[in-house]
Amino acid sequence: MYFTKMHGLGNNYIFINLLENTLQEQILPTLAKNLSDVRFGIGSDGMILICDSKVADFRMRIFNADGSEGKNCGNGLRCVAKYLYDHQFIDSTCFTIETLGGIVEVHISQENTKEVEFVTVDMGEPKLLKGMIPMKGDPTTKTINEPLTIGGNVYYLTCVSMGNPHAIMFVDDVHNVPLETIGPMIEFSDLFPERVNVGVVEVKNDNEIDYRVWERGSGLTMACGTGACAAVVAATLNGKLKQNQVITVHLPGGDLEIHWDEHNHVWKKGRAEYICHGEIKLDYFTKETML
Ligand SMILES: N[C@@H](CCC[C@H](N)C(=O)O)C(=O)O
Repeated sequence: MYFTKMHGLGNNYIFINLLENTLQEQILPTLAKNLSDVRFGIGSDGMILICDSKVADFRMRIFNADGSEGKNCGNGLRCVAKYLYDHQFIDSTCFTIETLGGIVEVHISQENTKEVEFVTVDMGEPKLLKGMIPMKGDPTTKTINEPLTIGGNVYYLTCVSMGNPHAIMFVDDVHNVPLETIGPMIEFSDLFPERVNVGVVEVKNDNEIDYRVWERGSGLTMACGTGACAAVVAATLNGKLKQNQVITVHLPGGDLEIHWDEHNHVWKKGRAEYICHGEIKLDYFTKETML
């Protein structure tokens, strides 16, 4: 079984092309966990499968480093789009990809080179109701800067789903937040029955924010595409940014351009890069325990 390792701003995944191959469903969580292990595996933030779709041009499935399946992956989508176009699985520069969080449209741009340089994704509409995140409480209400007690501390959270759930809070300095401690506390809080991705945002000016993330199922990562979209939506809902502006989101792994447009769609533009290609010995990577 061949794999390609790619990253979007340091958010790195092992991609497996299932357009020409199959894998048994029951091995997928273990495979994702083992591939992601830095010491016994390849090392990654998770595994992404590129599949056929009945309702879109292609389908993407994302598994986090702990083997849990996510519903969407903004950085992964750009990588999948680049892979499909570069490997000539499609020759149109605009096509659709189905995810568990919905169908998105991707646009390829080659501004300076023959290879795909940037990918812009229409990530669709943000979902704000508690019932859609999902989180505990009245399912018909939104969570906008709501004080919530988690682990004995109060956090002011704004919750946004971009296909997957994000809890966002605003801070004075994103680099001075112990995300490795508060991230898992909020991720596993019983307020979020399906767990949650946790982000901190510092608004720099009308067009720029800093954003760091603790990802559900993968921990601290260098970037999160859906999270960057959620961060811009959350900042706009809190009156810290204006809608229909292109916002540069600075993440530890690089920058994304996010635009929440007047039609309520969130657009995301950024790079995707290859790291390496290789071959996986399935027997080794599907062992229940690698120790
Ligand atoms: N890094 C991703 C999101 C991956 C899934 C997430 N951890 C979840 O379980 O919701 C991105 O770029 O969006």
